Amino acid sequence: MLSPSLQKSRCHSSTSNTRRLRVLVDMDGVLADFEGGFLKKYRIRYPDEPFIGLEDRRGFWVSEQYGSLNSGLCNKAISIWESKNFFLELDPLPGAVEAMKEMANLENTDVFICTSPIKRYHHCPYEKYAWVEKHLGQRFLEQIVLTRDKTVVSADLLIDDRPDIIGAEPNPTWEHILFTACHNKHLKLAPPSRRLPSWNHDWKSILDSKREQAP
Ligand SMILES: Cc1cn([C@H]2C[C@H](OP(=O)(O)O)[C@@H](CO)O2)c(=O)[nH]c1=O
Ligand SMILES: [Mg+2]
Ligand SMILES: [Mg+2]
Repeated sequence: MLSPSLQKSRCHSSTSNTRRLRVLVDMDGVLADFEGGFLKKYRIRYPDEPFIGLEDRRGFWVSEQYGSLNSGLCNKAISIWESKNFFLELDPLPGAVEAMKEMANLENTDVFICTSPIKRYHHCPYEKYAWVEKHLGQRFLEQIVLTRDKTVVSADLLIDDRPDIIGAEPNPTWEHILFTACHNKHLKLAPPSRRLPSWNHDWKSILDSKREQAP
């Protein structure tokens, strides 16, 4: 016979280890290579203009850094991701497709792709759906959340490359895990903020540690 206190701790640990987890995974900069795709198409379209190598990228907004080189480059940068097929033709980031399939197959784990469309909507929303179908399969179309405000979506974790995620909800339910990208790798995070450096790092231990926390 277990003492009541042991029974209690056993019971507690088994429920906390199997706690259902909802994970939001961002798309651009986490699953799809926005920065690499941008630079490739920008250099083809504007071969005589200056460009910023990925190692020199700073700040989340590509157009802001290009605009700081010379003001005409802001609109030239924007013209790239507003073009047809920009979002559809982005390459998956290394390990992203495998990690998503594996995460979705974990027990007690619900995975959603949480992504913001650009406001010029002519191509982007359609192409994001088409990208997911192409790389992750039709079943993943059920898991897409398109929103310009991720703070109103409830989950345990949000894996996202944007450092500042704000919106209408001042206290989002999720913990933001900063996914490392060329534009954010130099930022020092204030504890207890956490990073996922790439999909080849141990993303499962982040899920496990969250599952062990009280909801
Ligand atoms: C303009 C711009 C958009 N994006 C991405 C972020 C959003 O996608 P996501 O939420 O999937 O990361 C989308 C619309 O802003 O394009 C960048 O990553 N960098 C940029 O400079
Ligand atoms: Mg992103
Ligand atoms: Mg599952």
